[in-house]
Amino acid sequence: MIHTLETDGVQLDFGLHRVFSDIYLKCETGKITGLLGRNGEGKTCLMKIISGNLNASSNSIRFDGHVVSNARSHPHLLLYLPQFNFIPRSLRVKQVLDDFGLARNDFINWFPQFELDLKVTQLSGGQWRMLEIYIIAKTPSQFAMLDEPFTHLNPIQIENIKVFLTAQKEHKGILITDHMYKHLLEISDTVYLLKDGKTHLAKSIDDLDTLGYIRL
Ligand SMILES: Nc1ncnc2c1ncn2[C@@H]1O[C@H](COP(=O)(O)OP(=O)(O)OP(=O)(O)O)[C@@H](O)[C@H]1O
Repeated sequence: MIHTLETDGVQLDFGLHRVFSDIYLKCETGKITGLLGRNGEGKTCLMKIISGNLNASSNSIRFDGHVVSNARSHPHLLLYLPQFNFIPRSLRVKQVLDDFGLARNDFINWFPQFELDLKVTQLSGGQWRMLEIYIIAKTPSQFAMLDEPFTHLNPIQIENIKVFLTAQKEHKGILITDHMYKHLLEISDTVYLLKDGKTHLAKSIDDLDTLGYIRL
């Protein structure tokens, strides 16, 4: 069965600044949905609204057609990788995996360079991020939302994460925002561009040029 996550009718204002006016976004299990936009267009705010971490004056977030306003209280529906690190630094990698009920050997199969006995505080910024991406993508939920997963990762690890995420979409729907648009385009089945408070479906790299996101 294919599950859907749909968002529309989102209105968000900070004082006189209207961030969103016309949003429509649909994610499906089995697919990666990319969300692009220039700095300040509202990618993080939209993810926070979908997860229930930010209140909008109006919005409709629907899972399989049912309105869910506080998805963060329903981890079986949605898990969210925020921009900031969320794993406690004092734990060892193996403890973190155990706490989330994830198999250590599967993690090592994907990322053999990790030492399970290291504490999170001993990881590099990129390794810390990879561990968090793994947790959010592997923990069972219908959807995973990733805010800038490629930040801090070197080119080879970005390629590894792309292969990893593409494999995980077999089990869930994934919504990703990142400024590395070429990587995002490569793995996304559908891409939306946020511009001037609206979402625009971008079907090709030419659309991103036409919409003024890139210059070809
Ligand atoms: N707490 C807040 N108070 C006032 N304005 C805010 C607040 N949070 C976000 N904004 C504004 O909302 C807009 C969208 O911010 P958001 O962080 O979602 O953008 P973004 O697209 O994720 O940007 P970036 O690509 O730089 O991370 C920006 O103009 C930002 O200044």
